[in-house]
Amino acid sequence: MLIDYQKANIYQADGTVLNDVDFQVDADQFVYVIGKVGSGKSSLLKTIYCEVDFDKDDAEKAEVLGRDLLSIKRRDIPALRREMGIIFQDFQLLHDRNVYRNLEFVLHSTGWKSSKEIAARIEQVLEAVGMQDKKLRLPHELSGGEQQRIAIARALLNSPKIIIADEPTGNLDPETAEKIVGLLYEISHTGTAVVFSTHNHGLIEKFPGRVFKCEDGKLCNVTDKYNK
Ligand SMILES: Nc1ncnc2c1ncn2[C@@H]1O[C@H](COP(=O)(O)OP(=O)(O)OP(=O)(O)O)[C@@H](O)[C@H]1O
Repeated sequence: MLIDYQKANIYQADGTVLNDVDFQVDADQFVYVIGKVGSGKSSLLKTIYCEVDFDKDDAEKAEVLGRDLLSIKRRDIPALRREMGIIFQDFQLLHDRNVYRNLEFVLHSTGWKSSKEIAARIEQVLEAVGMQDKKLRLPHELSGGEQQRIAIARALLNSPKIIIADEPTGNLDPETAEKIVGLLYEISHTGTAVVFSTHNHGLIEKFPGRVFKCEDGKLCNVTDKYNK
């Protein structure tokens, strides 16, 4: 199991956001997290990469990729994050450098040394998202959908076991959004789990997966309601 939360309470500064969270994710799964604005979707996703905390005393279990998040040391968090890919709504590419340099930057900062291996890996991930011919473009020379493809390529660089995507289609038109989700869906079939928050419930019918809903301080598995 890649993620295993049992009776975990998730906190933000103002108090508990989600109580008694049971949340399990296995390899290959495509997992939606839905819910109203402010219901706790981002908070849940951020716990996976240790940006938001649990109440450590009252959680039964909170494990991600074999690490116990209730006792993980701050110094061990970067290594955990290197095993995940994280995608944001606003893409978060570095605007002062081209696509190739954006990807190279991540590989350098995660310990890759050989420029030949770096070039080959960049080629592979750009091919996976259909953007091989955009290497020399600056982010502002790309459309929103293309920028998000590059952000997905960036997330794939270190062959993550999980991709976490917080409203990755929030800034995209519906057609582009569907293409981006289709791409994430394909990736989930290659063994990488995808955990993905969205307000667009129409996607669920098109790309069936497991569905969790944040509501009234709880996380409910509502998969049966959506996959009929
Ligand atoms: N950094 C923070 N400090 C304090 N409270 C926060 C912080 N981030 C979020 N919250 C609060 O936690 C609650 C859940 O917010 P969260 O961002 O997880 O919701 P969400 O479901 O992702 O919303 P949205 O659909 O708008 O992205 C909200 O009440 C919010 O105000």
